[in-house]
Amino acid sequence: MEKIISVKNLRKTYKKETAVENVCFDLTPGSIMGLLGTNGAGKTTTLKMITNLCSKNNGKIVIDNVSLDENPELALSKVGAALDTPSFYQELTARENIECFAHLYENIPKGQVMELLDYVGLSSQAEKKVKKFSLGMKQRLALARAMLGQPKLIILDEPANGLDPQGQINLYRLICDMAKERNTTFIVSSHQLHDMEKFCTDILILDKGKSILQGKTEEILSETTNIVDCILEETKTARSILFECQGISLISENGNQFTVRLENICFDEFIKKLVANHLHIRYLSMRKHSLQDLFLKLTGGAEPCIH
Ligand SMILES: Nc1ncnc2c1ncn2[C@@H]1O[C@H](COP(=O)(O)OP(=O)(O)OP(=O)(O)O)[C@@H](O)[C@H]1O
Repeated sequence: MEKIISVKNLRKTYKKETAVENVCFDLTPGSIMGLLGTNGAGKTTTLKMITNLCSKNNGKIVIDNVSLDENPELALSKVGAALDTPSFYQELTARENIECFAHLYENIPKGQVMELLDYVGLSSQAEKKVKKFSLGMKQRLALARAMLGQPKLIILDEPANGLDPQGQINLYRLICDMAKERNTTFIVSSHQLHDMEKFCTDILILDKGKSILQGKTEEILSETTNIVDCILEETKTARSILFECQGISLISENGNQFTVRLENICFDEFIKKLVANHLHIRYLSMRKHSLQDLFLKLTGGAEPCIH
């Protein structure tokens, strides 16, 4: 199958600290990979190595069949990126900004700048100075800039940072549309697990520089593990029963709200156990595990999880 990017055994060390170790992944055209991990997990360092903004100590990166080591110019001509907080010439308009960057490329057709602004929903703001733009508008403009030259791979480091919930959804919808309509491949780092679960075709979770989970989102989430969200009275008793019961593992708790994973018992048996222990059930709901449940389990975090 055609690969847009192939990464093998990527490693980066800063003096004594290993920031990224043995990271490997392949992506096919039109896929969107969510790069996840706690603060300091190695996401930005990975993205910087792929865009040649930082050197690597080991590993191989091939972009659209071109080795980044052997022909960096050609390999990077296939990549668009927005890695930092978007920065633009404040006194220039959105159109002028994108035109400036377009000069860095060969053969950008004249109409492409307006077409890109239109695509990211900024055509009506094209003649507005960037200093008057909101953060959400700048994020969209950064996406338009990353799309210049129609790259096959676009890399975005926390693109939804600072956006309101509606702005975040709109941005991710735009990325999904682009992946579907233009077959563009994306690598997007983020802490927004609910959004990543909805929009990404692939997931890679890093922890202390190492990959701890990766694969197709659908496959990762289709495991049959059953998660139960419940609100129980008699919090102390409930807690000790949930802790002690075989086949049940407590994922998170917040007062009398608990989220548990049923390992070896079915839902009916779980309810029977609660009733047999005279626990008063105020709320009970079973679901498959979410990306957030998995993330917290794998990275050792804990957070209230009642939905
Ligand atoms: N220039 C640098 N010099 C030394 N150490 C660095 C440098 N850049 C990153 N690191 C270290 O490498 C590790 C990975 O950092 P990185 O920025 O890649 O993490 P991240 O997953 O992007 O984190 P965040 O979610 O906070 O953005 C961290 O321990 C960080 O302190």
